[in-house]
Amino acid sequence: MTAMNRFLRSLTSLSSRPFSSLVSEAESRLHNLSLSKSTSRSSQPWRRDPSERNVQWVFLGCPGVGKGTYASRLSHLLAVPHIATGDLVREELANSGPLADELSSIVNQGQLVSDEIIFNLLSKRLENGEAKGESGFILDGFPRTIKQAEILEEVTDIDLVVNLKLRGDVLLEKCLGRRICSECGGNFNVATIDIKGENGRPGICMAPLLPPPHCVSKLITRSDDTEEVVQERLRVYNKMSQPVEEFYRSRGKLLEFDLPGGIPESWPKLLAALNLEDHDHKQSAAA
Ligand SMILES: Nc1ncnc2c1ncn2[C@@H]1O[C@H](COP(=O)(O)OP(=O)(O)O)[C@@H](O)[C@H]1O
Repeated sequence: MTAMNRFLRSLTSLSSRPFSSLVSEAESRLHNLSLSKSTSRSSQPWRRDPSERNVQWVFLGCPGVGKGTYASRLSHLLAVPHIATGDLVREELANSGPLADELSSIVNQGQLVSDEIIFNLLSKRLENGEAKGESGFILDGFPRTIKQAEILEEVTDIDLVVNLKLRGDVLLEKCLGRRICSECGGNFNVATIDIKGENGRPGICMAPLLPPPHCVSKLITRSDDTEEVVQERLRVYNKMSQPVEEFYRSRGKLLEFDLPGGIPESWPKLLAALNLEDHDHKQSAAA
């Protein structure tokens, strides 16, 4: 078990104590860790040199910006798992039971799930991945609070944080246009964005990402993608998650990327910003 997972696991398996006490446990551990100055690399032998391991990246960005789409493409390119905490929450929602009921009411009000539940889900996901030999990751939707970011910083080295940005009026439309195939799980978007430039502000065009014919009759919409809930998620993002951008900016890890348009326009530019154009060419040549 990696040190990162060991730490997350230990936060979530402390006997049968209630969830609320686990947060204070995490906080006091963080406090002790910083007091004991155990954050230096020499006292943390598990922190491997980035050149000897797979990438450990984080994707940040408002709901609807396309984090999942770009994180998933990059994870294929770099052969590391794409771990989206929103997907972990939705998998849990698909089960029945008290946890699913609790999650459903939080998610459908556009609020954040508690840090403890998220650590628990993430820790299980990392453990399963490790058993399959996974290493490295692209995290999407985590960390979303300063506390989550602090804990992540304590347990592992994040090499890079990509902050995807898109103008606010487009975000809402992109969320409302999202569709998922209930059979294959594919993600699509039926929104057509065509905003003309005005008063010196550039316009933006984004073609819809339409499903193949065999998925059309199976499309569903996420229950939290209604206008009211999306507006609340955007508000919660600005309040709780925007400070996470500053957390990484101040550590010199944040790469800001303004999406210029849809995937055909944005993908090559994102690869260029990440110095990965060669990687993409090599993979296309090998395909
Ligand atoms: N790191 C996290 N911390 C707390 N809640 C989370 C986290 N990740 C996901 N969630 C919950 O799952 C929901 C869906 O997440 P996600 O698919 O990432 O949505 P979004 O489109 O808002 O980025 C969030 O609104 C939130 O309730």
